[in-house]
Formats: sequence, structure tokens, C-alpha cells
Amino acid sequence: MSGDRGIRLLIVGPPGAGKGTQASAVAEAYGIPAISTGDIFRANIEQGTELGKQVQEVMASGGFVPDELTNSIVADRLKQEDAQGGFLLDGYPRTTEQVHELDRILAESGAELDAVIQLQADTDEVVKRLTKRALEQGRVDDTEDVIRHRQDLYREQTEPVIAIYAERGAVVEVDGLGTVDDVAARVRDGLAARGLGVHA
Ligand SMILES: Nc1ncnc2c1ncn2[C@@H]1O[C@H](COP(=O)(O)OP(=O)(O)O)[C@@H](O)[C@H]1O
Ligand SMILES: [Mg+2]
Repeated sequence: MSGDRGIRLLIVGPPGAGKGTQASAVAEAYGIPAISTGDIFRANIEQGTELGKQVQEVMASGGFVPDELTNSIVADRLKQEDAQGGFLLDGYPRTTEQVHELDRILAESGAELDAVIQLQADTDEVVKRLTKRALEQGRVDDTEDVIRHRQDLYREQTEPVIAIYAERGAVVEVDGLGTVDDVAARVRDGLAARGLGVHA
């Protein structure tokens, strides 16, 4: 871990892998903010901000918000006080271009990533989960066609992101199947095995 400057984590995985749920649990355990680009965009859409208007359509269709816009949102967010002692990023980076921007942001502040949690879940399972979430939460991007498009983009654009971090030896693979608590325990064990345990 980067000494007394806190822990810096990413969580990646296909749509429906349970990133948001695990991100909250991990962030709470480490006392760091969980920063979700999807949540930031959704909040802006709800509040009808200028940013919300800009991203509304592309999000509803399951596409990616342009890198330039996403990168500037994240750069601003990581400058805030609560992120100085570490953070967990959920949903970013999703493209190799975003990896380069995150590298730049971290280098600028002399910080380093500690680990990338890769949540694994097979396609059938995530489609099941997302269809259920659509009924419960009514997310506009959880319809069958849009889910498929998000999965395609994940395969084409985000798997190469994971490959970069794997090359750097930063990836902690976690089986995302099972109960929330089961998965949370695996995440904790995976981080602890790298010397990144909560009490390490
Ligand atoms: N890093 C990003 N780059 C581009 N678009 C993003 C990014 N993060 C979120 N989005 C937009 O927000 C949508 C929802 O993101 P998110 O809530 O993280 O989905 P999930 O957790 O289901 O994978 C994405 O489909 C995309 O339109
Ligand atoms: Mg999410």
C-alpha cells in the first residue's frame, strides 16, 4: 500500500457482475470513498444538469460516454478532499484511453494503484441479474437489447483494460457467483493475500 496515503483500488467486471454492491462493502471496510462514474452520470441525469443532458441518450442506449467527458469528470472527482486518502473506482477506466488518463492523474499526484479487483461472472448469470434489476429498479439501460450492447462493449473495450492491468500484475481475480457475503469474503481474502488486508 502507498504508505500512510491510503489504498487505491479499481473494481472491474461485466455489467451485472455486482461491482456496485461489492464496491460499497470494500469502501466501507477501508474507510475510502467508492466513486462510480455510472452513479455520477445517473445523479446528473436525475438532477437535470448540463452534464446529465449530455449523457442521457448515450447511457440509455448502453453506449459509452465519450472519453474526454468521462476523464474530466473523474479528474475533478479525484481532486476532492475525501479522495486524497485513497479511493475505490467503480466503472472507470472502461477504455484503454481512460487507463492512460488515470495513469496521468495518479502520476500527477505521486500516487499509485494498489490493486484491481476483477469480478468474474458468466453471461447467463449477469443477464439474469440485470433482468431482475430492471424489474426492481427500472434502470433504462437494463432492457435485453441494451444489456447485450453493454456486454459487447465490455468485451471489445473493457477486456483490453483488464489485460493492461494483468500485465502490470495488479489484478485480483474474484469469483462473483454466490451470495453478496460470499463474494465480499473472497474480495477481502484476495486483497489480504496481496498484503492489502484491512488491518495490514
Ligand atoms: N468509464 C466510463 N466511460 C464511459 N461511459 C461510462 C463510464 N462509466 C459509466 N458510463 C456510462 O454509464 C453507464 C452505466 O454504468 P454503470 O452504472 O457503471 O454500469 P454497470 O455497473 O451496470 O456496469 C454505462 O453503460 C455508460 O453509458
Ligand atoms: Mg454499477
